Amino acid sequence: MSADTRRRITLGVIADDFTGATDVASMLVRGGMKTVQVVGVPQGGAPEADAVVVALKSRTAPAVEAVRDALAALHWLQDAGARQFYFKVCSTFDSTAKGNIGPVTEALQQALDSDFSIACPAFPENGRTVFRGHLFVGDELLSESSMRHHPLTPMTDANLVRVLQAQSRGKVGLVRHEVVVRGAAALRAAFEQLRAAQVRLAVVDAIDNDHLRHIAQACDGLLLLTAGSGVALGLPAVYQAHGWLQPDAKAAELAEVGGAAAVLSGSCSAATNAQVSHWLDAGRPAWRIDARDLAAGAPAAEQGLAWARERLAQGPVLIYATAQPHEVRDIQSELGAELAGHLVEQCLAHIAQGLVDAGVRRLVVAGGETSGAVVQALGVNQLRIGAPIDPGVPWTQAEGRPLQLALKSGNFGAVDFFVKALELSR
Ligand SMILES: Nc1ncnc2c1ncn2[C@@H]1O[C@H](COP(=O)(O)OP(=O)(O)OP(=O)(O)O)[C@@H](O)[C@H]1O
Ligand SMILES: O=C(O)[C@@H](O)C(=O)CO
Repeated sequence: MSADTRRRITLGVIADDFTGATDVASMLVRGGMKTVQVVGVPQGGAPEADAVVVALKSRTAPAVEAVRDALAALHWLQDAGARQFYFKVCSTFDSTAKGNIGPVTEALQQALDSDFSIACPAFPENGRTVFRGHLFVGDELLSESSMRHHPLTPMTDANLVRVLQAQSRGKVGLVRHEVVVRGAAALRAAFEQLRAAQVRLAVVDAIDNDHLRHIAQACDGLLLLTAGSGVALGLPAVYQAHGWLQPDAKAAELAEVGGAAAVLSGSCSAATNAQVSHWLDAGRPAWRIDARDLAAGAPAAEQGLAWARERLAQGPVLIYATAQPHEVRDIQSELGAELAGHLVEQCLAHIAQGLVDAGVRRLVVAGGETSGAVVQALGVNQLRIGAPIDPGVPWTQAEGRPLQLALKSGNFGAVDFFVKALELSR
C-alpha cells in the first residue's frame, strides 16, 4: 500500500526501555488501540496500527545518545503521521545521576516546537502514585523503596520536581493533587498559568485512575507527554472522541505457538527476587548464572544451555542471574556496575538464542535491560501486543515468527508471575 493511502497512526510512543515499551503498549491495547511495538527505529514504513511504540534502550545511556535516538524515533513517527507523541519513562522515574529524561523531553519539545509538556510517571494499579510532586512506590517514598538499591539507576530522591529540574534547562513546575481532582478544565487552566510563568515541563500529581483520565483529557492538544504507562490509560477515550479511533475488541488476540517454554531473569528488583524465590521454593528446575564466573571467563552460558536442553522436554526451566541487593553490591564493587551488568546481559542474551534454537517458543524475560539484550540477540524487530498477564506485562508475539515473549519490568508482576505467565501462554 502506498504511503499516501495508508492510514496514519494516531499515537507515536518513544519508550526508553523494552519492558517499558510493552507496558505502555499493553495499556493502549486495553483501550482497544491496535498497537505494534517496534525494536529500535525501523528502516521501512509504519505497520497498520493505531499506535506504534518505538522501544529504545536508552534509559541508562548518556544524554547525548538518548537524545539522538529519541529524535530519530520522533522523525520516523512523524513520517507515520502520528498526531500526538509520548515519551514513556519508568513509573519509578529511573534515571542515572546525570539523567536523560529532562534532555530527551526538551529535545523532543524543541523538535515539535512545543513549549509545554507534562511529566507524570504515576501507575496506581502498580502502586506508583505522585502526590505533591513526590513519587511513592506502594506506601513508601521512592527514595525509601527498594529502588534506592537499583543496580543501574538507584533512585535516592522522591521529589520529582527536584530530580527533573536537575536534568532540565527549562523551568520545571508542579500541578498539585487539588487541581487534578477538579478535572481536565482545571488542569488546562493550571497548564496555562504555568506556561505564562515560563514553566516548560510540569510534574503532575496522580493517585488513581480517574486522575490519569483527567490528565489525558487535559493533554488533548499537547503534542508531547512524558509519562509512565499510566497516563496512556486515558488516551483511547480522547482519540475516540475525536473520531480518530474505533476501539477493536480483538486488539489483544495472539495466535497459538506451542513449543517449549523458559524463563530468563536478569532483574535484581525486589519483585523479581520474590518471583525467583517462589519458583525455587516450589522445586522447579532452575540454573543460576554467576557474574564472577563470567568475569573469570567461564563458559557459563554454554553450561546453562546444556543443562536446559536436557530438561526442556519435561517442562519450563528458569535461568537467572537475579541476586539480592547486598550480593549485587559486592559483585559491582569487584567488577564495576557497568561491566557486571554487561556480562550478565550478554550471557542471558546468548542463552536466549540457544533456547530458541532448542525449540523454546514461549519465553518470559525479567528486567528491562535484560529484555533489551535478549530481544536484540533474537533479532526480533516487531512485536504484536497480547493480553496482560499482570498489570503492565502482556504476552507479545514476534512478527512473522512462531515466538512469544513476555518482557517483565523488574518491579512488576505478582509473586507467582512466572508460573502464571506460562499457564496463560499457548
Ligand atoms: N547478579 C548480578 N550482579 C550484578 N549485576 C547483575 C546481576 N544480575 C543481573 N545484573 C544486571 O542488573 C541489571 C538489571 O537491570 P534490568 O533492567 O534487566 O532489570 P530491572 O532494572 O529490575 O528491570 P526494569 O528496568 O524493567 O525495572 C542488568 O544490567 C543485569 O545484567
Ligand atoms: O513504568 C515502568 O515501571 C515499566 O514499564 C518500566 O519502564 C520498567 O523498565
